[in-house]
Amino acid sequence: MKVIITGDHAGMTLRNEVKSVLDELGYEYEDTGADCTTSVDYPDYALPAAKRVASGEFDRGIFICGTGIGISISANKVKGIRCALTHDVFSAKATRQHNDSNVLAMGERVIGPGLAREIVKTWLTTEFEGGRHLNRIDKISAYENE
Ligand SMILES: O=C(CO)[C@H](O)[C@H](O)COP(=O)(O)O
Repeated sequence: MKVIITGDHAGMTLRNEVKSVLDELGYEYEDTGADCTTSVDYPDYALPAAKRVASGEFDRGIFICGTGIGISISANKVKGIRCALTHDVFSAKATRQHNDSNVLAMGERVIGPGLAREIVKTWLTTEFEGGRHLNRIDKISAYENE
């Protein structure tokens, strides 16, 4: 599985934590996020990275800003992206099982590194359940294609 990681200045420290989880688990990844604490604009990072997930170049994305909100709003503007803003392990599991989310968003100013690590591990290793959930995703896709 190939993962693209991105984020703004407010997510840089948590992004480094996520990269260490991916290293431990042996995932291939690319980090396109801001590599400094100078203020930048999260759509400039979220939109190109989301397009690379939607195109199939990457299987999943993990996007981080201060709250996770701006970066998730931006990612969800891209057709084919199901970005889940997630700050607990239950939701990380549920959004894979029910929503087949292909991007995980988190906020560095919201959660600590320990919880973020558990969320990332759970989200990356939980499978989509299909069935009734697929019908619902198909309705979202149909709307995107109208
Ligand atoms: O969380 C965010 C968007 O939802 C941004 O990371 C946050 O707004 C950046 O704030 P600042 O420019 O004050 O560092």
